[in-house]
Amino acid sequence: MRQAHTVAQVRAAEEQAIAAVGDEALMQRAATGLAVAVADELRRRRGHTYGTRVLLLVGAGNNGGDALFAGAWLARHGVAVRALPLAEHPHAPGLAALLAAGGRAVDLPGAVGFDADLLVDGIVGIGGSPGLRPDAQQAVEALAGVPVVAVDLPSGVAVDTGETPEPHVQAEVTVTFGTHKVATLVDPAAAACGEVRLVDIGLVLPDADVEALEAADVATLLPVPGRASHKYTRGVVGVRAGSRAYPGAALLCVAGAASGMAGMVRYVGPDEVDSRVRQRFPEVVGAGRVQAWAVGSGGDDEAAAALAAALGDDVPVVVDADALRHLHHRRGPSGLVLTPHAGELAALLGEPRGEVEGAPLRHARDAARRWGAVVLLKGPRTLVADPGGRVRVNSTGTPWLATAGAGDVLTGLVGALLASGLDPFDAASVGAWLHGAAASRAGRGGPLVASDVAHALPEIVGALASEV
Ligand SMILES: NC(=O)C1=CN([C@@H]2O[C@H](COP(=O)(O)OP(=O)(O)OC[C@H]3O[C@@H](n4cnc5c(N)ncnc54)[C@H](OP(=O)(O)O)[C@@H]3O)[C@@H](O)[C@H]2O)[C@@H](O)CC1
Ligand SMILES: [K+]
Repeated sequence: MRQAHTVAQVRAAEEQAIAAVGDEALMQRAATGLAVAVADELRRRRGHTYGTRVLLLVGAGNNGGDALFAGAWLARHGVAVRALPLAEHPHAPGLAALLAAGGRAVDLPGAVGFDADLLVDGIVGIGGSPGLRPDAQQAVEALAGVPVVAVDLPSGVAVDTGETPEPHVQAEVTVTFGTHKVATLVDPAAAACGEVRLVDIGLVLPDADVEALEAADVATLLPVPGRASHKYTRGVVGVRAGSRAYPGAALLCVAGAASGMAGMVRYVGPDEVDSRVRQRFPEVVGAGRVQAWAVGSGGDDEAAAALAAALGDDVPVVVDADALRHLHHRRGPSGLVLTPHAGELAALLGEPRGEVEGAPLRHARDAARRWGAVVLLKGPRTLVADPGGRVRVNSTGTPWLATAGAGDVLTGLVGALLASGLDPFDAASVGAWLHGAAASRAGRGGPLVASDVAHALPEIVGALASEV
């Protein structure tokens, strides 16, 4: 599990670690990890490190200190290193180390004229407030186009929310220390990090509210049938999706539901859609008892009735698309999963779409609290929030997954996982993980359509199940 801690949690852990090993040792661990990552990036871009050129942007605090000590390490390994101080008193021991190793301080014209291969952003880290001060902003603009390795975080992002309300650095690589921060996992700040590398500096941390499942976590949560299982103990999922106008949504939602995670799939919908579903999926049966419902994908005007019928049964329900508009009342926190994209969540909350896209974590949590539901907010990094404030960020997927009908497959899959007995938070986050992984497998780096995702699901599940 990858966990993202808050600044307060990191500060508390830092105090403990400093009491044990001293602050110098801690900074040296961070700086050495940073230097190795910068050297890797130089090798990746230039094929070697010797004789390459690195420019450090150095702010007032320890983030600048990390950059300076890493610069000293690089200078000792044959890299030409210059530092552009953006504060009156940059970290004194770090600056002394850089100068002793052969690095030099420069002003902005000197920095631009240095023609660096890489910038190291040591302007601010977890001590920073969002935005860049004018001199930092001016430097970042003057050096635009030079690839950036960010120290701990890209400077200027909001660390604990992942929001980017002000100008900030855009990095190719972010080397973060001790643990992930919310900003390294959650968009839009995560998109400013580029590739994130975590350097272990020996912090002991509590459980975090924001986390990301990894393959091993998903394998552990996966509902795998035992020798005594039969179709009813594995769970029956009901699908009330699609409509006369959108019959394809029924097929895709059923394809997600029939990916093998539940023991049986029932479909309930308009006759002509029902016959198409049965033709395509002979294993699907009609109305009857279910352990979970998947409702709303392509539901059109029929979504309100489908939702009311599903909510009438005392089982968990995953609510998508057209059905979201008809959610008028709260249900208990245990039974409901909502799967909006940013536009649908904006409509639900009565806010502009841009607000949701700029602060997805806050809005997903707000909606989860308001509806007493698990909210799966679809996006480049899908978020799953529960009413208590816990959040899982999805790490799988491909930009090609932004394709018509992909959400319908996800709704069916989450329904099947609910029916199999996973709680709503696990069902939604495991569903999002499997869906993204299946899309990557199906597309193999290229385009895909929604039904490809459904077809790839059993292969992904099989690979995970054989690992446990
Ligand atoms: N925690 C750990 O375990 C470890 C932490 N380590 C490292 O320490 C970093 C935290 O260091 P930190 O506390 O010194 O704060 P930091 O981020 O350097 O910046 C604060 C200074 O920046 C300024 N400033 C504020 N906002 C600004 C803005 N928008 N734009 C420009 N400037 C701004 C503000 O200055 P002032 O207001 O005083 O002028 C303030 O003094 C952490 O991210 C990691 O890299 C590792 O070495 C070892 C283990
Ligand atoms: K930084």
